[in-house]
Amino acid sequence: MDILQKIVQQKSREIALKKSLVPPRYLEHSPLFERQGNSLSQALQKSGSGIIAEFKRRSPSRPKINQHSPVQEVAAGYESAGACGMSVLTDVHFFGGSLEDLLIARSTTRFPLLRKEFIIDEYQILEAKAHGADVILLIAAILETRQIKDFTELAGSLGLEILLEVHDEAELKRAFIPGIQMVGVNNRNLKTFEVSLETSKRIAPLIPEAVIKVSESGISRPEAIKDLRKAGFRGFLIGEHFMAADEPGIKAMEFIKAMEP
Ligand SMILES: O=P(O)(O)OC[C@@H](O)[C@@H](O)c1c[nH]c2ccccc12
Repeated sequence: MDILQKIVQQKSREIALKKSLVPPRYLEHSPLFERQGNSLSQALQKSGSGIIAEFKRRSPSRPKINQHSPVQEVAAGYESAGACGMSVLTDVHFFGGSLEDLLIARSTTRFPLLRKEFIIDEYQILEAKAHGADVILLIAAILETRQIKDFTELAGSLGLEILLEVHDEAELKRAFIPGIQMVGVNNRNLKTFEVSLETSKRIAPLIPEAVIKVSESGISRPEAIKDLRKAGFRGFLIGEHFMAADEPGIKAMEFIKAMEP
């Protein structure tokens, strides 16, 4: 079994348990359900830095990225650094994140927040809304086209935007449906953990013109942004390079300053 399959298996156990403890109608009582979303796709369109900075304590490929930085500090740091938005890992088991991290980031900032999660059930979309997300990630590699349609519709009805993650041409072809605002090309192969920015450049021309292109993972040099912009990307998702620093917010600020306007 590869890592993605393991994660999905663990996820479906968690969801079954949570559903029995907290029925979906309780989630709808969250005051954040009434909150109007803050659009990430619009923030990326208005040019700006294009940076989506991620809060990530660890990952299956890196067991210790950052164990010390409090989420409220990092969130405030990313926002004042000029990031367009923030991605918050909410997976507990493999990434050491939580929905509480998302809630705390929401209470600290106003900029768009992405719930970074392995979404396989509508329940998780309600959770995302209830904890202050503006965007959800849908990973093509773990979803059927039918599910992507249903999830996109539900998200839309809640005012949540979609970032659809693909790794290759076949996934893009099968998974892209109208109504999706952003497509993210993951430069990291989630099966082998290998990273190559060439993946983004190869897939960019196949993404429909009207859709915002995001390049995800393995970005650590401001010059890489220049290249990716030329290839048509407007969003750049960066995790480890910021989080591995003592103060991720300051690292992000230095990075954004070093980027060409
Ligand atoms: O830390 P990096 O290499 O800058 O990557 C960030 C982000 O792209 C990565 O964490 C990610 C991309 N897609 C995912 C799906 C699930 C978990 C994590 C991810």
